Amino acid sequence: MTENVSIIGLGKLGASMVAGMASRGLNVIGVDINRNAVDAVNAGRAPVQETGLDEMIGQHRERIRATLDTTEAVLQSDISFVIVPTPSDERGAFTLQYASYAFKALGQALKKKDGYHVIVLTSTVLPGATRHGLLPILEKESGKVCGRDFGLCYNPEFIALGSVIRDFLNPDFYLLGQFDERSGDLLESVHNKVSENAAPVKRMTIENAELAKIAVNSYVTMKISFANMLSEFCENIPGGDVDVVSDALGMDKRIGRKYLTGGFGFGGPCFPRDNVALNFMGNSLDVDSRLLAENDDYNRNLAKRYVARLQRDLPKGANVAVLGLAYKAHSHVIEESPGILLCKALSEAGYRVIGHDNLAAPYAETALKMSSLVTDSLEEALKDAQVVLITTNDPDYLALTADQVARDQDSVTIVDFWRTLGHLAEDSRVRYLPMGRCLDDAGAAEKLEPLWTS
Ligand SMILES: NC(=O)C1=CN([C@@H]2O[C@H](COP(=O)(O)OP(=O)(O)OC[C@H]3O[C@@H](n4cnc5c(N)ncnc54)[C@H](O)[C@@H]3O)[C@@H](O)[C@H]2O)C=CC1
Ligand SMILES: O=C(O)[C@H]1O[C@H](OP(=O)(O)OP(=O)(O)OC[C@H]2O[C@@H](n3ccc(=O)[nH]c3=O)[C@H](O)[C@@H]2O)[C@H](O)[C@@H](O)[C@@H]1O
Repeated sequence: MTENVSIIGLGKLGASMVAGMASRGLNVIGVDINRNAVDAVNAGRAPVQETGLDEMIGQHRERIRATLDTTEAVLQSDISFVIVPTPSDERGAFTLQYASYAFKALGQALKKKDGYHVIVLTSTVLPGATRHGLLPILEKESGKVCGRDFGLCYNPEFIALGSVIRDFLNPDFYLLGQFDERSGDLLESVHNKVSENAAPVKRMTIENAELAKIAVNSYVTMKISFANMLSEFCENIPGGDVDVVSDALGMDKRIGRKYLTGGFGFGGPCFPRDNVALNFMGNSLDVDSRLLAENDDYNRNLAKRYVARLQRDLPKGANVAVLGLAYKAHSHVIEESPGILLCKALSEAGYRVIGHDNLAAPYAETALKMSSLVTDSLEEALKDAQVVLITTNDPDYLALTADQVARDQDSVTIVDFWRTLGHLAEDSRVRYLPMGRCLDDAGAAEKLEPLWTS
């Protein structure tokens, strides 16, 4: 057991791990190449925006410090977690560029250290990367041998942005890929101290853990796509309602209700790229990974499909407001955001588009360039909108009133991808279109008739 850990990379995940571990009584040294991040942590502030992070770092300041110097961190801790970016390369795989640089510094630090030390990779990588891409760097730079002089593990986290600290301290399980028993034992002892919910530990080889991490994300996105497909089915059967159907499916213990809500597709910095990377690996190894490719293609095509369906209902050239440009509520992240794809697809289809987001507006403005207007004022977004599409469950959108959306207009169409604004349907000025529900029972019944023989 150790009391002293170091965290290499003080970004969205690493900074929350610093705070979470310190909150459970460990002494934590953070390392980053970015001086601003190091200075922020040393000043008791969060280097990135995340729920509760600022307060937690401030609260546990006496057990937290940060440095630019990896060697200092290695000498003063027994175990180092590496959480640097592993961006997608042009093929869809993950580049080890940042991780290699971090491992080089760690190798040089290990050379100067007499005692045993464990290096843990937390960043997402493809199977084989830790042992064959990064370990050789450690051994070359340190002149030492893994398993004898130092240990190595792969230990990814399953955290969602916005709830990183809670998820980190209360995981469903702890995925631990180990080079050998000794490395795994030290890492498991850290987990036992940090976990608030005594989460079970699954220990395995490094390669199985690398695959398991990315497979969890791919599998969960398949559930999401399945729910989105059910949404479309429900729009075509009399009385169809995807939430009713998902609730029923969720009762089956083999399936479960989580991540089975038909909405508007999955986005963000992780889910989409993990499918692409695993499919890239499948193609390279001649594994039939079409499921992953289809899932990715289906998800990316959702915005265009919705626009094609809406064109039947909405006047061409109409003023359209898209509410929600980040990939989910409470986030400023627009990477692979369905809302951004929707703005692009709508303006390509000839609509005049204004996008709104409280947090993501500045980033969305750059991404959308001149194709759509972007604002962080809800009032401005709604001012001339004849059609309003709601892509995220932002609390401001859930609280929208008919007076806000209709104002001086005779009629406004609300397209609600998450079916949360049913109260607006009661106002005569509002035409409410909840996606995932049938809007024309008689028409749907007629279309079903050719499906059976009597
Ligand atoms: N953010 C998330 O929700 C999750 C992220 N991950 C994975 O964790 C990894 C990191 O993700 P984020 O924290 O979101 O990235 P991020 O971009 O927010 O932060 C990375 C940090 O690493 C620092 N850094 C880069 N090279 C460094 C080096 N050589 N030495 C020290 N610091 C260095 C950067 O300056 C930055 O502060 C990625 O592989 C990601 O896929 C996995 C699960 C969840
Ligand atoms: O590997 C990662 O980095 C992380 O990726 C996701 O976390 P995150 O992308 O932050 O966000 P989620 O809250 O899981 O949402 C992802 C997307 O799925 C969509 N979603 C979610 C649930 C659902 O039922 N339907 C649905 O469309 C959301 O709208 C959003 O676009 C996973 O949830 C984490 O477990 C994982 O660690």
